[in-house]
Amino acid sequence: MSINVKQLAAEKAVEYVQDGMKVGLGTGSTAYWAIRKLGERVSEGLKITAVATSQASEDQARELGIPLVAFGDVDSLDLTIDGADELDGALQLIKGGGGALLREKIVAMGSTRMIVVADESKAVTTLGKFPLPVEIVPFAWEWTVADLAKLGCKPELRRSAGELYKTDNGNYIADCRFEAIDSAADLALALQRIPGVVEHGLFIGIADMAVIGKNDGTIEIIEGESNL
Ligand SMILES: O=C[C@H](O)[C@H](O)[C@H](O)COP(=O)(O)O
Repeated sequence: MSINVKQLAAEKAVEYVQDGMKVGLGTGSTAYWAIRKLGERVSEGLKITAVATSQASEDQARELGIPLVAFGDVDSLDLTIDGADELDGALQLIKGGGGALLREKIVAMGSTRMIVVADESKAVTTLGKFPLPVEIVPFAWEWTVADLAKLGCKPELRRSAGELYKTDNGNYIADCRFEAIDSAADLALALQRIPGVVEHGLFIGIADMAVIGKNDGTIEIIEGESNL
């Protein structure tokens, strides 16, 4: 039987959740396992409250009986556990493969700590093989896509079942193929200067720790400077 490395990483990360914490729930097939494990711990008596980064994660949490709170009722979170599409050794991430990057960034930045959960295929030395998801407003999207192309990528509007994909916030996603991103920080600044860009999937200086599940059944933990 093959090991589920996503589950392995996600369940390890859930060990960092303690009684009384306010927790951010990530999105995607790895975060799914973390939410599932949290639900199990809640049913065994763990006392937490949570906010979710997508409708799908909110629905999953509700089904598992994880107490959800409105954003207006909490001013910050203790810990967010979320997946990534790519991560490097400096804990820089590409996120948004599932389209949830805006909500994920709001939640992660409102958390004291963020733990990234991933299988080893997501760990890279240079970010960029995975097309960078950029959330853009539908208004004048053609101009925004042209501005993105000027940054040296091949942007492609995401589609789902033939239709233009819309995020939970009603925006489009442009998947930007860079192949290699030399400076994630410079690129993030350039993206922020494009008016039609709502948010981009580069998470820099946000994650505090990565828990990476490996195919041999072991777990690698990368800690950021703030945790050393
Ligand atoms: O928008 C989606 C998120 O950023 C996900 O956390 C990311 O795409 C990783 O998803 P998965 O764990 O399914 O590979």
